[in-house]
Amino acid sequence: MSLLRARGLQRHFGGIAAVDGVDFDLEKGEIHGLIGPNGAGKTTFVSLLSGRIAPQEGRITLEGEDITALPAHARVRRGLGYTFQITAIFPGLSVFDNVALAVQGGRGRGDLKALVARALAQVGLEALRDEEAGTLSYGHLRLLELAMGLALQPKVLILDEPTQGLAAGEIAGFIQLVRGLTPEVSVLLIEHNMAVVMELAQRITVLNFGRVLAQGSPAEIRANKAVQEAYLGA
Ligand SMILES: Nc1ncnc2c1ncn2[C@@H]1O[C@H](COP(=O)(O)OP(=O)(O)OP(=O)(O)O)[C@@H](O)[C@H]1O
Repeated sequence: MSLLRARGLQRHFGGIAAVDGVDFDLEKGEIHGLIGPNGAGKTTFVSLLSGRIAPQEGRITLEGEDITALPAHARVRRGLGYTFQITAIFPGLSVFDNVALAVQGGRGRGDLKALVARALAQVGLEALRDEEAGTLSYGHLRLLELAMGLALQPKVLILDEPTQGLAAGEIAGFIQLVRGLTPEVSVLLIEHNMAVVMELAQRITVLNFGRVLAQGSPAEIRANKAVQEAYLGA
């Protein structure tokens, strides 16, 4: 049984089929890349998974349970984390308190201080725990967002454009970090930086015009003619 499963997902906006009958499986412990040209439907698909918008057709299950009708916060409590869209950083609060607030607003199970400390250690921000979030560099802010998501102990973590705006050195560190999260956390990675996807993902799903164009290993996706054409035509 796959951890997160979508069947026949559909979402139209007026005449535009943003997501048009997508089947998708995230297996336990994997890093799964989601790519596609601009407007392919990636953001809409992820919004359907996280519960930010509702599908017109189709079903989503998490560990075999139907979550299609659950609101976003209930999905977070069940272990579906969507770090970069649902968390808000308070610049006047410390790094530690920002993570603590995220835990209290989310699933909030277990010892709060221990959860926060563990999440900060996972992303390497322990030394900055007492700094005001507003004083952090952009790269550190992205790590703080990740810590806020991790502190909720997700089973699935959806990372939407996590390396956008990061410097090359920061991207290398980020790749190591994400790899270290698995197999405990399974990751769906939406990423425009193809080198990052190819290096991190065990499997890749390619969307084009709201449909699954291809699915396979990085090597298979790289060699796929339809994928090459979709990107050249974009
Ligand atoms: N709220 C909306 N109202 C109308 N059309 C929308 C809406 N959201 C998305 N679309 C359209 O649906 C299609 C898919 O958009 P989506 O943002 O999901 O693609 P994407 O793959 O995430 O693109 P990008 O890589 O540029 O972020 C596009 O044609 C877009 O214009």
